[in-house]
Amino acid sequence: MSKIIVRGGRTLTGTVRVHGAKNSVLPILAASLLAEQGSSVIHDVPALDDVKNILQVLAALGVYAKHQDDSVRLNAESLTAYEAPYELVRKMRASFLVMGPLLARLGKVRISLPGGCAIGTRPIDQHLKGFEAMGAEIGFGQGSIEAKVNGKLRGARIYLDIASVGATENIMMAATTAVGTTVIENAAKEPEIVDLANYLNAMGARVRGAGTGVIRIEGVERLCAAEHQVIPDRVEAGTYMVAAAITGGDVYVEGAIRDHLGPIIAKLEEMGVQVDCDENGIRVCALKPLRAVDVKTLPYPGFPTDMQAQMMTLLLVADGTSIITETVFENRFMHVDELIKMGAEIKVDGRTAIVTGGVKLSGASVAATDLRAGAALICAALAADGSTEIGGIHHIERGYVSIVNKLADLGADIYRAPSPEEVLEESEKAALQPDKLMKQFEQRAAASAEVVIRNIQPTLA
Ligand SMILES: CC(=O)N[C@H]1[C@@H](OP(=O)(O)OP(=O)(O)OC[C@H]2O[C@@H](n3ccc(=O)[nH]c3=O)[C@H](O)[C@@H]2O)O[C@H](CO)[C@@H](O)[C@@H]1O
Ligand SMILES: C=C(OP(=O)(O)O)C(=O)O
Repeated sequence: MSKIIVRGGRTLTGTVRVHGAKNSVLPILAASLLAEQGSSVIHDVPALDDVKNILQVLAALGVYAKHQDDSVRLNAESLTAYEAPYELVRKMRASFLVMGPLLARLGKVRISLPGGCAIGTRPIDQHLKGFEAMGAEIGFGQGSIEAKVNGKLRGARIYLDIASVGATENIMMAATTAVGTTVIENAAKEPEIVDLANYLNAMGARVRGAGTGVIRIEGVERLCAAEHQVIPDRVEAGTYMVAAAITGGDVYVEGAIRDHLGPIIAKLEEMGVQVDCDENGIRVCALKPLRAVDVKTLPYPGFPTDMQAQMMTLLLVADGTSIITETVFENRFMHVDELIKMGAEIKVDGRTAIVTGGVKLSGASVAATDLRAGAALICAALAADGSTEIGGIHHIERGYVSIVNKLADLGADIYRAPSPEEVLEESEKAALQPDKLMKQFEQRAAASAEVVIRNIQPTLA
């Protein structure tokens, strides 16, 4: 199993650049299915496992897609397949976002039910309620869900019981070519919704009100390909802001947008972190002792649930006791047990966590249970005494491009120890003997070499 190894205690300084937002690019790539003519070009697409997955889903549906450097070119002119393959869908919940575009474009779609995940059950009833209101018939069978419509979808007024990000996106995409106008009430207001609406409008759609609680989509005849630049990832930015603060560092997060990070900036400032914003990014400087604060996650513009775990680690090093309330997902405290292994004092009662600050963290062997839990473990490890080995890093690699290199460039003592399988695969690619390649890894590992050798020696022997 590959691992990330961190030896804590280094102060982070310098500049880190934020990549395009995972949560924008996934719906935007799905929306490319709607283009009946031409090739879309999407810029600042992060090279993440989730992006690879959705591109495979699109390819299986008949879309030509090429990811080169930071851009993806997609052509969906010859789209015919309406079934997203189970093997790909099960890897990533966001595959469900192809449902709205396929229903709009082909009038039918079949997809496996996405199921729950570590952070909660994550039902899709609000997506389906929207499609049904627009005239789709929904059927279930053999773990799959099928939706079809006679002719075209029809515009409808849809009130979401929960301001769901995915449901807002799926319904918005489905409504672009419906007959008549669709109104989504209690719509999600996240910046990623606005980014998707901007792309859809560039394709010829008429979406108004994205970023507010009421979105109106006037159906048009057809959409064509368009060029689009994805917004910077606010969660990635927030994670580096926390990483800087937890090490008492001074870091400029290039590309971070102040308006997207309001609640994170507010909480950091309440804690005593100095935050300076300009048009190109945000500087975080944490020279003084930090104060405890309470945090409650909420849909945008509230404090993002995707930053809750990372924020918890920062509260561990603050003076005083903090209360964190998680209102978005019912099971998003999986990182707590791992943090306790590192010396944290946290008590969880339902959706509330009571965090005792000022406890000394020490390195341990821990495992990421989901993407942001993994990011939080890295933040905690940066502040801990000694060495932390983090497993389950495939979760982290779903959502952070080159996190190890970016933190190392800021001065962290961090290394990614490859799994034995990765070493063998790499050695085959590089036509090198595994032991020679291992030597290279050892050299790169420098401070953490002994851990790397421990990890890969058994299989190579
Ligand atoms: C790819 C992507 O963009 N992922 C983000 C998106 O996920 P996602 O779009 O899945 O999140 P939602 O906003 O839909 O979910 C919010 C809450 O609503 C519930 N719910 C949702 C839909 C539904 O039909 N019924 C229902 O009950 C969910 O279980 C959850 O408790 O928004 C979340 C909330 O900001 C983020 O944490 C995820 O990073
Ligand atoms: C929960 C997240 O993503 P997803 O919805 O893709 O699981 C996340 O980005 O933290």
